[in-house]
Amino acid sequence: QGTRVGFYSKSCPQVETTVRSTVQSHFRSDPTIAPGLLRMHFHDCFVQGCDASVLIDGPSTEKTAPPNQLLRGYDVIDDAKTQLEAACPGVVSCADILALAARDSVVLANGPSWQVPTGRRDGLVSRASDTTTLPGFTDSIDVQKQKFADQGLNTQDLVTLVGHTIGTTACQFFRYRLYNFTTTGNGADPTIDSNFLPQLQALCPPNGDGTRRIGLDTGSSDRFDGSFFTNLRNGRGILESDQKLWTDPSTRTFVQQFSGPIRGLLGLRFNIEFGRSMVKMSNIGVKTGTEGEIRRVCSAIN
Ligand code: HEM
Ligand SMILES: [Ca+2]
Ligand SMILES: [Ca+2]
Repeated sequence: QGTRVGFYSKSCPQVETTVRSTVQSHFRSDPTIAPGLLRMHFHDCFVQGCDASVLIDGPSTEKTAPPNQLLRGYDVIDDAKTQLEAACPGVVSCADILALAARDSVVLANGPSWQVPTGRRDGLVSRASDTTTLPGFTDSIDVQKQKFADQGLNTQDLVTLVGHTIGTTACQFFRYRLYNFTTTGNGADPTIDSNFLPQLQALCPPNGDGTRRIGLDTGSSDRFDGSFFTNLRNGRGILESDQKLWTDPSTRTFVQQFSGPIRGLLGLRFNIEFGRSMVKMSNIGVKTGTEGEIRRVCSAIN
């Protein structure tokens, strides 16, 4: 029962190097696949466990649900799977490829590395209606904490994982904070730093393109570091759900610890905690042994 580091050491020893080199080569032509793959792994794990259910094609599968519509990196997983099927047919699960690819993505963005236990099997169900377990960007801290607790993750895991510090968001997910958040004053969310607000308004004009993308970690969205927490302290969170991590006392203590004055020391701690929380997340609801299957193609149940 459970996953373990080196699950494929006899049955497919090249699995980690194959996944790593595949992620690397895609990253060289498009660095945005790093945040893409990290987010995809999170969206997989929170729905039916880490079982590659998010990869299934079809009319009302998870990937068709609104929270999953902007996911990217499917081609990277398919590419790695094709190579692994040639080398070790029927052995490596798509769920494990995704978990390894998420780790390799963080490393490519200058983040920490950690050992990924493997041995997940691929799930047999993928329903759009199951994606309600995913947190939403307007969720209160209580709801965010509850959705993480439902997956066995605590408040520290929440703050640590949301602090992933890489990637971008489309204007459509936060523009309402800039113009019509409150009915009084200038209509903007009062938790946004007043010097920052005009910059955001310039990037996302009221009737501009809602698909335009801006960094979630202002000034450092392509680099894994602790700057997201400093941004939150300064009222520079982009998503409403992110900024609330600073507003709410129960999550603020963790933000404070990760952005404290002893930079080097606490930076190191964030890197370690991030790997720990990722391993916890990667083990949510895993299917092992004879459960599920090893898919032949990651986008379809056998
Ligand atoms: C309360 C919890 C969370 C909420 C509400 C949330 C919401 C969002 C939203 C709305 C976006 C923008 C999507 C887009 O425009 O394409 C986003 C991006 C992202 N999220 Fe989350 N997220 C949460 C937690 C997490 C966690 C735990 C992880 C992984 C550890 C994660 C990883 C990412 C990444 C890497 C991106 C950037 C994607 C890209 O650049 O393509 N998120 N998130
Ligand atoms: Ca899943
Ligand atoms: Ca960053």
